[in-house]
Amino acid sequence: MGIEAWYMDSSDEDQRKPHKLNPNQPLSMEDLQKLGVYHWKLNADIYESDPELEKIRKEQGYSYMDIITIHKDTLPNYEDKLKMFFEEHLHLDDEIRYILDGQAYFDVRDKEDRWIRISMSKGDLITLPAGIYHRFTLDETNYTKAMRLFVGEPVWKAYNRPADDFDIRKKYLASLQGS
Ligand SMILES: CSCCC(=O)/C(O)=C/O
Ligand SMILES: [Fe+2]
Repeated sequence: MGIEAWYMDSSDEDQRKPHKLNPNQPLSMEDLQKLGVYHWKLNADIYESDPELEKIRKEQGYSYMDIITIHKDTLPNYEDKLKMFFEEHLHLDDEIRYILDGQAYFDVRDKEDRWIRISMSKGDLITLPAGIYHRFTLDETNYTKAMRLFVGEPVWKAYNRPADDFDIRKKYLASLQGS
């Protein structure tokens, strides 16, 4: 099963709303893969002992993991962090997130610089490639619990747009050629 993704409208209204176009313009898993975005659906009820998750971690080299609970009562500096997550940015490494509970949105830019909204809920594991411009927001339920995975020691540094001079950005754009 895939995840739901769609092109966003350009309204400045509450970031937590779906922001679908009318009529909706959905994207397929293949469309997302062409941007380097990959998805797995797992059973989050058994994440502590899930052989499928173990297999992915082993194959992809996701040696690091921690869990973040994004809710006003659990996350220190909740408002500031949410603001930061919603600033358009890139990372020098892949961003790998597994939703264990609740739901949230990841927004990514397509090749024409249009925003795509990806709806994530319990059991969705997503990888965003290094160098892709993206952002994150909670939805109107205001809660999610996510596993953060990383190859080796984690580097959380986000570079806000514009960050076009980074080699990783150029490499990412080159990877889109012909896809
Ligand atoms: C679901 S983890 C919080 C979001 C985050 O770490 C990030 O980098 C968003 O782009
Ligand atoms: Fe990010």
